[in-house]
Amino acid sequence: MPTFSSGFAAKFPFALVQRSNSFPGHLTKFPIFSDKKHNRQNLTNLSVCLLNSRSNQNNHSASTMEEINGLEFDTPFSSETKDEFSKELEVAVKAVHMACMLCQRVQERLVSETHEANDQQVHSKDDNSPVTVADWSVQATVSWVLSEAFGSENVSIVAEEDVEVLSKASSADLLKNVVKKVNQCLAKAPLLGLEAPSRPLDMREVLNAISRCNSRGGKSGRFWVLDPVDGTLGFVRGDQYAIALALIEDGEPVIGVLGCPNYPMKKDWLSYQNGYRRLLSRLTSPTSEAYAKGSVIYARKGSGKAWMQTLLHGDKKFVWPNSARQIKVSSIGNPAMATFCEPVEKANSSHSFTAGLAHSVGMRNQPLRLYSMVKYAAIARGDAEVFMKFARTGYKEKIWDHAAGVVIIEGAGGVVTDAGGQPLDFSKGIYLEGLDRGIIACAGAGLHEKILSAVEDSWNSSSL
Ligand SMILES: Nc1ncnc2c1ncn2[C@@H]1O[C@H](COP(=O)(O)O)[C@@H](OP(=O)(O)O)[C@H]1O
Ligand SMILES: [Mg+2]
Repeated sequence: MPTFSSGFAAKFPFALVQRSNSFPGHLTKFPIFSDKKHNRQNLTNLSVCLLNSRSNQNNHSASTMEEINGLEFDTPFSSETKDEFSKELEVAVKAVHMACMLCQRVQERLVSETHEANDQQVHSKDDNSPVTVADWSVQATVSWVLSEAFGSENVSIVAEEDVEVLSKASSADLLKNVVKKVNQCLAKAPLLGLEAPSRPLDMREVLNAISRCNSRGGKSGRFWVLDPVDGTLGFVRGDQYAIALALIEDGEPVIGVLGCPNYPMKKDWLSYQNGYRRLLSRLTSPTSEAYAKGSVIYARKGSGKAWMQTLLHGDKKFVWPNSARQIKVSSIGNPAMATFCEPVEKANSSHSFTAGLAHSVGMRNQPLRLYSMVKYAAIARGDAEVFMKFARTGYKEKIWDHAAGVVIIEGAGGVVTDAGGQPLDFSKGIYLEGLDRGIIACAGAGLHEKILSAVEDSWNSSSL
């Protein structure tokens, strides 16, 4: 049986890069920027309090650490291996698992680096969002794994990153770093039951793997959708982020996999998210059980189920379907008991509009603000009941920011639509064309209807 050796815990050299000078990346050793522009209350701590106070209300998690460590959960697909997309799901989960481990190493180094060192490592894209070596490395790794498993001629991928910056002569060191990360990660493929490359990939092969992800999507055929590091801002701040991979067939997402390296199996463990986690990472080996954190969540359309499994650490084996447990959305339907989640950044979704909606339907709890598609995971796992995103007028949502999450929430029993009540349309290319105002995901139909009607009542008087 393949096992995880402590070799994987060997340090990945730190690897974030400067793409331009426009990103105001004053990274601290803590998740929230301390500069004026980013000064805010520590929302993650707020999230932790909320989660802790809710942990007895609706806890679908395993009750003890032993339960997690013993991995005595269901093996969800053992009787379903002949189902459609079973191989796709297996490969996708394994690829995301590898990507999570790659990202964890990069983030660990990032949060332990000095301000100055970090300033050199984070770059800004044209839209001012940050990018790191992890984005390209994950894209190359996932692209390579999918191509090996299904044949590159059969694999079409829509993904967030391209090779423009990496291909520049001035990016030679960056590219070297990406190649190194990719090879370190792929060398561990056998631990997941996948084949490693017969020799390390060279620069050209890594660039090819990244640039192969040039599909523009569309309404027919099959394509994968990858966000290599969703919530890059959360990632560089040492906070939540996700690796999101979905398979779309004829315009419909059929598989969704979310790697959430900082989203633990047990809600209570999230309290270790910030200070304790950093402390723990210095005091214990990353292979230690005490350090185990993070999860991979997945679903297959039509199965009516969604699953969550812990990220592998130490010598744990990954033998598909490994031990996963089924997750379900919250059963709370009373708005007074419900919690909504939304982006941390108010630039990405109007906090004032969602606060008004929440108030008008009778939701009284503080919002749970999380970076990335971890919000979809939070709904699917029952940590919150509602997710709302209302971007500024003119912003076009991209399919890779939602596809995996939709399959997972629906599998867990929830509902996801635009603010007009229509399903999200993944068949129109890289954008969610025709999206009506915003995105609303709910644990149950009752809450969903209430929020849709609150949007109707308040939209015209909003400034959106
Ligand atoms: N002005 C904007 N409005 C809405 N969403 C935006 C945005 N700018 C970026 N985003 C998207 O929001 C994602 C982060 O989600 P969240 O705000 O929920 O953490 C980003 O993903 P990336 O980090 O992968 O670029 C990006 O796609
Ligand atoms: Mg994204």
